[in-house]
Amino acid sequence: MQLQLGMGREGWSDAGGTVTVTTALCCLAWLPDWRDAGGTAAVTAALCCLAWLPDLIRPGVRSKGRCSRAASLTFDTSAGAGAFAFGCSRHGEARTHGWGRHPVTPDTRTASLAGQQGFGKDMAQTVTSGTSPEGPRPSYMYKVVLLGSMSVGKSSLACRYVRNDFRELLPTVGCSFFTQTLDLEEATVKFEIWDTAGQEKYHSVCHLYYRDAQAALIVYDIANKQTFSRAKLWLEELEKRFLPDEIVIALVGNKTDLAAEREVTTEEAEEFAQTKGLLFKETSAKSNYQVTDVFMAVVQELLRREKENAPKPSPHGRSTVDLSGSGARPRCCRS
Ligand SMILES: Nc1nc2c(ncn2[C@@H]2O[C@H](COP(=O)(O)OP(=O)(O)OP(=O)(O)O)[C@@H](O)[C@H]2O)c(=O)[nH]1
Repeated sequence: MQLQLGMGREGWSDAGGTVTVTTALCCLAWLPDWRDAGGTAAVTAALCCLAWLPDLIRPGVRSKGRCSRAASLTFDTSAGAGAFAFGCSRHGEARTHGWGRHPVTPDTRTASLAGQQGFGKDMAQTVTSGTSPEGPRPSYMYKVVLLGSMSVGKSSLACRYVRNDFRELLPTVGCSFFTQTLDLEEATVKFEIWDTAGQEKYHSVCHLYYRDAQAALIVYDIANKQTFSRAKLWLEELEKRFLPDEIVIALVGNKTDLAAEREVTTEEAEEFAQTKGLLFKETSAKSNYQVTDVFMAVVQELLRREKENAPKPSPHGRSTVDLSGSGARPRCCRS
């Protein structure tokens, strides 16, 4: 028996911070499913409940911005294990409060309950690849979301990138959350990686996870043509939700180690990526092929855009401020 609970919540706070109205979406799902948990088949019964809750929050919030939060909890009674994930993004800052996915073992329950207090600390890792002799470097934080069909290897890519690990994982429930800090020559970059669930039943809540993202990896399985078609649909969805150039998108063909079963050629995927202006890489989370390269390509593109959008110093040595507002890039607020 597996109990699944997912919750997403979002809202707007006003500039003064005196009145904040939040709408909340609660989704309780106890979904029918067959699952092999720890070697024994488990039946999952299901109940789905959706409710919008009006909510007034913290008068102390004093900046203008959008809040969004998402949590998911799963407990597998047959395996005596559970997992807890909580992602919080406020005023553009996402924080780790939990970790949403563990192999189903008797130890998992302890790990996921402990995670409610101290999670995130062990997930954050720092990669040092150089220092700048010119003093402090700028720091950037980017939200990166992983999208794609179920079982294409999204979580495996995140796990390989953040922990350099590859192991059998349970299907993601709602969303998992990783962080990775890159200490680069030109900047310090913190990635907040939101790994979404690929199962169709979670599609309707996916926008809660990818909103306000600065980058997206759309992942497909090179040995499964259907997942490539689904990747194209993901792109269409992002194109509807984000303004052009608002988000860096990479198309990622995973499982290159399954070359003998390949159904999507490199050429057709590359051509598609080119016509759509996407970054493109083929990877294998299993054999650790080009996984870091994907994230590096994304960060390089983000930093390139950062430079491009930086205010230019005037010829008289003073920086200019665009008061017309034409330079401002409106944030997308379609939901
Ligand atoms: N051969 C091979 N298998 C992989 C690779 N990456 C992931 N897998 C396997 O593919 C299956 C699904 O991997 P996940 O990482 O859970 O896929 P996901 O896209 O996160 O799946 P959902 O959570 O359902 O959305 C697992 O059995 C993985 O071991 C890879 O590069 N090569």
